[in-house]
Amino acid sequence: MSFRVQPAPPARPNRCQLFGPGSRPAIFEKMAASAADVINLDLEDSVAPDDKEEARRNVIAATHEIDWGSKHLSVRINGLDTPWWYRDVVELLENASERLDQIMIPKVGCAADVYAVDALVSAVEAAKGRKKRISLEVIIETAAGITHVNQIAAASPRLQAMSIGAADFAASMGMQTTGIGGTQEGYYMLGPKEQRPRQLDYADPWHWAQAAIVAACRTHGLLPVDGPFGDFSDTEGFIAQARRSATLGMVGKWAIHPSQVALANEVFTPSAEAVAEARAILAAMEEAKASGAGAAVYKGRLVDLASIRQAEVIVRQAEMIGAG
Ligand SMILES: C[C@H](C(=O)SCCNC(=O)CCNC(=O)[C@H](O)C(C)(C)COP(=O)(O)OP(=O)(O)OC[C@H]1O[C@@H](n2cnc3c(N)ncnc32)[C@H](O)[C@@H]1OP(=O)(O)O)[C@@H](O)C(=O)O
Ligand SMILES: [Mg+2]
Repeated sequence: MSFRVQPAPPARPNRCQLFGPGSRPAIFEKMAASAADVINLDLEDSVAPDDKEEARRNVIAATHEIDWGSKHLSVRINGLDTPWWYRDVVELLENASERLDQIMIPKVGCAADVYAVDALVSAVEAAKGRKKRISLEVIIETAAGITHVNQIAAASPRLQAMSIGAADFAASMGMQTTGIGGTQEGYYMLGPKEQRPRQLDYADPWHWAQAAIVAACRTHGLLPVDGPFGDFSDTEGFIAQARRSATLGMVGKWAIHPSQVALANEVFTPSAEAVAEARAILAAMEEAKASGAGAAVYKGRLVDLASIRQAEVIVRQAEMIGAG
């Protein structure tokens, strides 16, 4: 292990981030009543240019008027390449209630993007004497963002989470698809010539970027989060994508429709069986250590000191969610 100990991420549940347009206040109460751990009120791409000012007013009002319970309340501001973002930050932090927890920055390309928002947030926060320190989340959804993912992850002490934005990421990378997340029809492997007609093994075009985000997040103590799955009629597809993300080390996934909240919560809440097995492995390792061994056999397979660290991930996640 490096001398530099891996920092723990924020100890808060982040299984599902439910998105809703700031220009659609009629659904805010439904968002608050949902089982999502995080709420993302959107001022960016789900809000038309003509509705930006009204959406900002709606969101500010929602921080005063709606009971968001214990959810982590986040607002996605507009990108730094737009004329809106600085007013989003200033008006939010000058007028939103102390219920606001977080600002989400889209299309982050480098550490300086985070620095700029952090500087503006810090100035308005101090000028208004806001008591609750606003956290930041970034979306990695451009070629520059994934290229600089590590410097972005280290860019601010306010940073708590990092998501992948599949649609903009695909556009920025020039990927030939209009699908938002999940399996892409053109991304498959063929079997050997003699085994054809074609044996389709679909590969995962998001894997490498997700793994890079998880590595940067774990190195700098952030929550790695999977982004949107656009086809909200495809339950199986959402679950498959979420399970791949959980296996890679992500802690949650966006919901762009209320029907996806329960799916994300289920996938990112360790099952009772997984928690029981993790606890049994920890117990087996306690016995092994008591007898002076560093390795042991559990159900016919090797467990050693690394298995303790793996099992602790499952138990910690379950206990934080109250499922352990
Ligand atoms: C692509 C990446 C992104 O930017 S994703 C984040 C931005 N996008 C959004 O925020 C979209 C959020 N979702 C919606 O706006 C809507 O769900 C919808 C337009 C997809 C569908 O709306 P609608 O047709 O009204 O859905 P239903 O009729 O099925 O609604 C049923 C029921 O649920 C209520 N509802 C709808 N949406 C939500 C919601 N988001 N939260 C809570 N409740 C919602 C609706 O009012 C109905 O309620 P009722 O049963 O009481 O009538 C990008 O960043 C990238 O990847 O790059
Ligand atoms: Mg986007």
